Amino acid sequence: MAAQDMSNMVGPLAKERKQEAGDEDTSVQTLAGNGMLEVPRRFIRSETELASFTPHSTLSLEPMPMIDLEGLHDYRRQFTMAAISSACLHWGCFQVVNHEIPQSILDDALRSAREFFEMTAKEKQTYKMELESPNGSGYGIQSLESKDKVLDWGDVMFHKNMDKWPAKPATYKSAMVSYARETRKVLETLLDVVSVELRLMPTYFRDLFGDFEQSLRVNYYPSCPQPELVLGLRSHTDPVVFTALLEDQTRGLQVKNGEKWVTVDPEPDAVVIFVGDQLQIASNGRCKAVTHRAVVNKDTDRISIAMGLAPSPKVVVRPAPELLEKGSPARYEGRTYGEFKANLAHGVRW
Ligand SMILES: O=C(O)CCC(=O)C(=O)O
Ligand SMILES: [Fe+2]
Repeated sequence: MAAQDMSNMVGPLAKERKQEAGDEDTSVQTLAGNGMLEVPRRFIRSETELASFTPHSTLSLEPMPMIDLEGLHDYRRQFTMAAISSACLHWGCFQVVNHEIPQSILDDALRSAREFFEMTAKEKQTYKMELESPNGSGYGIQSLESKDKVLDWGDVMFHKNMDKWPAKPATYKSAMVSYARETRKVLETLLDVVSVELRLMPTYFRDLFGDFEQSLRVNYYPSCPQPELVLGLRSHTDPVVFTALLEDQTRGLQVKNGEKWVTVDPEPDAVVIFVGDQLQIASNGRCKAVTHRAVVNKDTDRISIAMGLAPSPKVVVRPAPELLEKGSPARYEGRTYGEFKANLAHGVRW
């Protein structure tokens, strides 16, 4: 499936979709809470997609790389740097542990997210997305703007540019801001590692992308009576440079490795890292933006929090000239991040 801009699920189409989804205040959480036995047709994926569903019992034998970042500070430095760059080149994703983010910050972010989604539907609707302003922050159904007209089985609280904070739960804003600050440090470190490993100046990518913008997507996937027919979040790549994803202990994230979908096993103290489209462009395709999706299950809900690190919208992102050679010409045109996002809204990625 073509890449979708996951931060752009609200807009003109959304109004129409929302009417189809039910009354004005519907969320998937509310729908799921009504105790239905069969999911409404508008959530059911196409035959082709259903065929690609991997039951959890047939996991790929090859797990996604797990990288111990403590290795950057001791005799394992070269090895750890090579492992990070190899994961970016071959998988486009990996998990990190010993990332120096205090466990309390991760726990607080997940707890605040859960407390937010546990509030009444009416309270949450106070923060609902403005359907008239595309790309807007706020609370809503994941996929109202989806072009294929199939809805995802999930709700989202989206903070574009770290804005639109709910007043309740009281801890929510400070927990999310701390999570975003800490994950940003990790992603900047990783970016410097990738620069060095590609034989660029150590701060090459950081300098290229300019003042980063951060966004936060707090995802909530209710349990589902027919998980084999729906997706919590459709298959996509993230449009940003890097994403840091924190998940609770419920399986649901799947990443594409070659032609195989691999289910990621959540680790209590790990953070998942995704290479996004901008790093793929700037590295001239050496780093791979990973295609990923979320599946849901019958018994438990699931929460994840994605922090996206993006270039500022006016920055032109193009393949690093140092990576171009006779045999490897530029594979992508230079575009501002703003233009990239605008194209993506029309289904054009490169
Ligand atoms: O919930 C997940 O596992 C994936 C979330 C994600 O891909 C996103 O928010 O962009
Ligand atoms: Fe994503």
